[in-house]
Amino acid sequence: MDLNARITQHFHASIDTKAEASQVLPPQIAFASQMMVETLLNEGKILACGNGGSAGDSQHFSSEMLNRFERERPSLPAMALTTDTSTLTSIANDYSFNEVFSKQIRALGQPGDILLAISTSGNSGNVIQAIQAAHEREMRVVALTGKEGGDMAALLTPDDCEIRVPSQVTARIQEVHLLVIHCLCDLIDEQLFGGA
Ligand SMILES: O=C(CO)[C@@H](O)[C@H](O)[C@H](O)[C@H](O)COP(=O)(O)O
Ligand SMILES: [Zn+2]
Repeated sequence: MDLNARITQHFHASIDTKAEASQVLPPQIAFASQMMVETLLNEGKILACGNGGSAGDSQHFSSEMLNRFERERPSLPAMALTTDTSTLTSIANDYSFNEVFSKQIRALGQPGDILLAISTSGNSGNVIQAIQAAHEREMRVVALTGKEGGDMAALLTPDDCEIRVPSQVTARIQEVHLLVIHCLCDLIDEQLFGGA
């Protein structure tokens, strides 16, 4: 096996997926950033969730909001629902893993807040229940998905925003999700603080 060739293949596949995504995703990413800016200007917050690599993406996003992205600016309110192991294990143990995010949203979500729901398949049960809980709390949803959007896509309303990466490969979708998150951080900073 030629390891270098295999690595080059991964790089090229990632570049191709990003190039394809750059043709179709900018309007949705811009819209999602405007939704988030509106929420932040109205004293709302952004809750984020996902599984595995997407749990990491949720935390990546919330840390860039709470701390900073590329410029000096005030902290912005966001929270990953993937980090409190006592809460996650007790909900999973006493109820079900499908409820680990939704129960937190029912406690923390306020009307006008945003849920950033991340799933490459769109079919993770706990992210689906998170969207249902967010709607009950009158929150809007920004969904980062891939493949065919899964059951998540069908749950979204016209007030929500789906950013669906045009790929069937989980790793490639995740790589674009991270780029989308960085675009969102940059666009939020630009719209709120301008001039960089
Ligand atoms: O990072 C990876 C694969 O690249 C995995 O940890 C992956 O995130 C997990 O299998 C997730 O459970 C997949 O969930 P989803 O993206 O389908 O919602
Ligand atoms: Zn991964």
